Amino acid sequence: MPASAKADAHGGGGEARCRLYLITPPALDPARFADDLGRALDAGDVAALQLRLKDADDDALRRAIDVLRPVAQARKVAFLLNDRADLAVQTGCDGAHLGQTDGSHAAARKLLGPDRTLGVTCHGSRHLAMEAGEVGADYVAFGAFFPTSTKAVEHKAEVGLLEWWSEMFELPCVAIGGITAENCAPLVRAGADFLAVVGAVWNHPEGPAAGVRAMDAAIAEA
Ligand SMILES: Cc1ncc(COP(=O)(O)OP(=O)(O)O)c(N)n1
Ligand SMILES: Cc1nc(C(=O)O)sc1CCOP(=O)(O)O
Ligand SMILES: [Mg+2]
Repeated sequence: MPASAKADAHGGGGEARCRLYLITPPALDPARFADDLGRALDAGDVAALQLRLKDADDDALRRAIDVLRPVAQARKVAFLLNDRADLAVQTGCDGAHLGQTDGSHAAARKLLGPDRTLGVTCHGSRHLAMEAGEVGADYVAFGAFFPTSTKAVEHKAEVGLLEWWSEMFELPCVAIGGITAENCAPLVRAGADFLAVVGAVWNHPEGPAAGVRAMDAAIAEA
């Protein structure tokens, strides 16, 4: 998350305010998706958008970034790229999200420099999260909190991890995995700075804009 989003997450120094972190659907046609994305981002407060296209080659990723990055950045939504710090730098993304098998986090930190965001998947592990903090990650991501049909997950995370992390560390934490407007309240109350979602927005029965509104309302009411 860029510094502005991180500051916003903490209300500029007061009570922490959890925010929505949107991840793209697993496959998309950039030109068609751009309109849906714009409408979703205009529907409420979204701190960040992660482009996550696991099956796309570099050319397809570059095309998607060229089309979608301006849609997010024009709305002051941080545009993060999944898995690829190198491509994030080359294409003007605001940062990258790396997992535990996506290369060296320290090398990515160096490549991204101080101004771009580095996010790191830490599953349900205190140890991985502290390691990520030590190499200079801007946020740690814990999950999966709930069953998800978006991805086959091997790791689970418990709500208590969010409580422990947010009591011990200033570094923002993201919660991910099967999160919906209906089940997110305990995560918000436990101290998650961001809730990362795919299905809750893109598969919402009334459309993505309604999905963003529902998530924002649930976060506010938690
Ligand atoms: C915010 C956020 N948290 C976790 C992940 C998962 O990353 P990773 O473990 O590398 O798995 P893939 O997304 O690459 O399948 C994420 N993307 N975003
Ligand atoms: C990309 C991803 N990573 C996860 C993890 O646990 O690390 S869960 C997940 C999928 C999130 O999609 P949805 O909001 O539809 O469950
Ligand atoms: Mg990854």
